[in-house]
Amino acid sequence: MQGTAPRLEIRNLTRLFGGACVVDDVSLSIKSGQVMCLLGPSGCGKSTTLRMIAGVDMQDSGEIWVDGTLICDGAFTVPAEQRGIGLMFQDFALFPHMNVADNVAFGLKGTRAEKLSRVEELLAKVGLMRLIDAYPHQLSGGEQQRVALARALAPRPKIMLMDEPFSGLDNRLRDGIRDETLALLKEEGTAVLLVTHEPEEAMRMADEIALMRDGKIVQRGAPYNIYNSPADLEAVGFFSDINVIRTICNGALAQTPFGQFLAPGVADGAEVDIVFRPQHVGIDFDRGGKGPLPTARDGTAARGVVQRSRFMGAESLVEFEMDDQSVIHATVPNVFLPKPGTPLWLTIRRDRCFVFPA
Ligand SMILES: Nc1ncnc2c1ncn2[C@@H]1O[C@H](COP(=O)(O)OP(=O)(O)OP(=O)(O)O)[C@@H](O)[C@H]1O
Repeated sequence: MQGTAPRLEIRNLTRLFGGACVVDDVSLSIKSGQVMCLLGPSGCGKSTTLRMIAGVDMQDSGEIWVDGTLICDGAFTVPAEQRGIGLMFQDFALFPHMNVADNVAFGLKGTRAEKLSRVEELLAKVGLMRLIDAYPHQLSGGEQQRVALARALAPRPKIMLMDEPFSGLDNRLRDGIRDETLALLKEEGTAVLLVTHEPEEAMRMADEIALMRDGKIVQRGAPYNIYNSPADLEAVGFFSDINVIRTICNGALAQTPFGQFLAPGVADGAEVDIVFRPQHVGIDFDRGGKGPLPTARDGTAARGVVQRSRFMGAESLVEFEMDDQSVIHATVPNVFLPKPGTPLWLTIRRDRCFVFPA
């Protein structure tokens, strides 16, 4: 069994608080060297899941396995400190009275020389050898984060649990530290379960994303698949601004100002949502009250009148009121700021539209 078993596996983990099911039958498995992101809105049960795996909370039912060995089934449990699991939490502060070397060496066993060798190896990897004698209050937020990472990795944990580890850092610093952290975790071959409520962080870090909502895993997959084949409307909306056209289905076809969409299996008279992202809206000029001819890729064009346009940096966001009074958002690369009241024609990338029963 060992060798082929996932490094970390949780089976049907369930946790109730005051009768409410906060973690509801969650199963996941992570291989060594793999980064799994548990992604979901605040309060969906991510941290509770992590705390049970860490051994600081106990599930009501379900099992936790490491390398094919059961470590907790709700009755039997291996204590937290014997699980071989490293922790890195946002508020997992360094010990203020210890210097960097002692902080990193904290969980290490062995001789003084062995400990120092491991401390130096990790500080070199996170680029902080020059601060080996410094105290936490002398370090920037990013440096403290790197020391915390080195400390968590020092005892060579098989598994690393990270709960919003970068949320205390400012944006510019965060990208660099995320990339360095990822490189180091891969190099060490650690299986990682990282909790975040930020889709960009999950997309950037994860080999696989597990999307969590109301205590349940609603979808699992590579970032590309989750983004491009979302399970439902909320899954699309979690990753970006979206446009939704609600319409009635007839003969498994949904009629919209942009032409017909297939809605297989949807009963006549039932409502469906056609969902698409603003970056998949094309804009064309008005030619005496007419737009571009329909194409297979973009379907039929529909007329909209510019309500507002805003420059966002890398792109411009244009809001349109359509002839049926609905509002459509489009993003365009660079600068495109048409005046309010300008009639334009919109198309949508049909291969980038999702059709969900309403
Ligand atoms: N010890 C506890 N007692 C009672 N309720 C709890 C306890 N711990 C968590 N909860 C509740 O369980 C739910 C899930 O909390 P959890 O911290 O796991 O969510 P989360 O997805 O990590 O959210 P966030 O991103 O805000 O930390 C919340 O409604 C929370 O109030």
